[in-house]
Amino acid sequence: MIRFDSVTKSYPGQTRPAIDGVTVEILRGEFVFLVGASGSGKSSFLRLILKEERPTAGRIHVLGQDLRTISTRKVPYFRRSLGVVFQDFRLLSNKNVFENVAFALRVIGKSRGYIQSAVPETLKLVGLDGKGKRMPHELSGGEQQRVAIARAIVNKPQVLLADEPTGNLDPVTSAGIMTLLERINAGGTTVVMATHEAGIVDQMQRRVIELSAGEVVRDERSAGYAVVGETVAVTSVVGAVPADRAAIALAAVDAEADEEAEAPVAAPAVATDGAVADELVASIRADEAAQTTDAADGAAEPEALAAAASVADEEAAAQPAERARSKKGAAKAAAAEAAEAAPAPEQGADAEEESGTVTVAAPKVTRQGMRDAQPLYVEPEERDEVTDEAAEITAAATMPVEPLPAADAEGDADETASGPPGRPAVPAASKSAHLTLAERLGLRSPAGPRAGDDDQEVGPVK
Ligand SMILES: Nc1ncnc2c1ncn2[C@@H]1O[C@H](COP(=O)(O)OP(=O)(O)OP(=O)(O)O)[C@@H](O)[C@H]1O
Repeated sequence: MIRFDSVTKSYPGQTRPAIDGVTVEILRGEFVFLVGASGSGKSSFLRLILKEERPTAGRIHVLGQDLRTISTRKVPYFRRSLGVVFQDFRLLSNKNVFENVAFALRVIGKSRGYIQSAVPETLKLVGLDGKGKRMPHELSGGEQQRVAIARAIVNKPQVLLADEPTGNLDPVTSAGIMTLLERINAGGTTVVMATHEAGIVDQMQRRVIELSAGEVVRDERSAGYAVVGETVAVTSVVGAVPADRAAIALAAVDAEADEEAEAPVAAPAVATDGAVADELVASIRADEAAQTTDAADGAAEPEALAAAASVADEEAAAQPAERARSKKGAAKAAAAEAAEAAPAPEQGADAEEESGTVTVAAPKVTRQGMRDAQPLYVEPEERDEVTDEAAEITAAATMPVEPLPAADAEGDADETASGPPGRPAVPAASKSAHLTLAERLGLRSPAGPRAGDDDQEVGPVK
């Protein structure tokens, strides 16, 4: 489905290649995590698949096509088989949820009738039923990412590429997004996800391709974030404290599920200095409490998702029983284990405050420890059956794409490049700042920088 043969990508002005002699194959229906340090080449790998970048050497085949043989004019058609999700969501801030998803269909010339049925269906699939009229700023981060995922899958792509899709989300919301991505994958879509999030990778135990300085240094099936037996040093910043946040967040979900909102949540696994630690925990608790509703939505997943889930995935069927632990059990186990695993304060707690940012050095934990203490991902219960809907999605995803007549670009032409209000700026956006949204989504050929190109110009290229 995706094959790299001795692929090297060197950017002008860079001394070493971003991708260095990579040979790898990703099969239809796989769920692959792309991991590696910042700058190791993950985004470049995804951009090469999208044909946003050209390899300096080597060959790339995607969906049976040698990317070198796809002309620039044909790139938009090629990309219709690929859905893309970014860390910063990239929604059209002046369009409502429905229009954000419809946008992906309008630019490829789908009929009004098709859009009227496909969009609500997809919104239901991602758990946003009834939220079509909301504006992006009226949604939580997790909901905004669901809109972005809906937009990516509404065209029923065979491959979904996700570049740090949970990078701006808290652990509980991330867990909901991961559940959604797993369901999409179970419906037959190949998913390739670049991530830094060890907890997610450890929990899901899918194929892991690790890049280091552009080279594949590990390609392992059913793996975690780090090599077995290796310890993982986690340096956390307020707002992203993996181990304890996950345990607390899931305990909070549990508490709400039991309608015991006032019950105390689990103590953090990360030992910190007194005042800083207290402040940290208080902030985390407040944050998680605010997110609980979204988390519950995400973790529970609508029935439509269950219905859409799952063409037979032998690997998934063979998952160990431990992955099917209930949410409640997982949270409790995590809380207990996290409490037990908490090191003495002097071991892990080197907290400091620097220019307004509190940085906490988390303890070194084993891979097993992380997996046990971080139930970010909870396996869906036995609801995943092959259904007509799933079969329909898979069939539609494999249909050839017809060239389409000129599109109506009106109305959908304005996109603000900025991320959602109050969210951090995301470096990925700047990497391809010259691309319009339609180009980034693979709906239009990249035409390079154009004067006054802040506005979106959309429409298929014949
Ligand atoms: N457009 C570009 N021009 C020049 N160099 C680039 C460009 N894009 C990426 N690079 C360089 O290529 C290397 C790999 O970058 P890439 O963004 O692929 O890494 P990454 O693993 O995705 O990093 P991160 O996790 O921080 O997003 C880095 O050294 C980066 O500076």
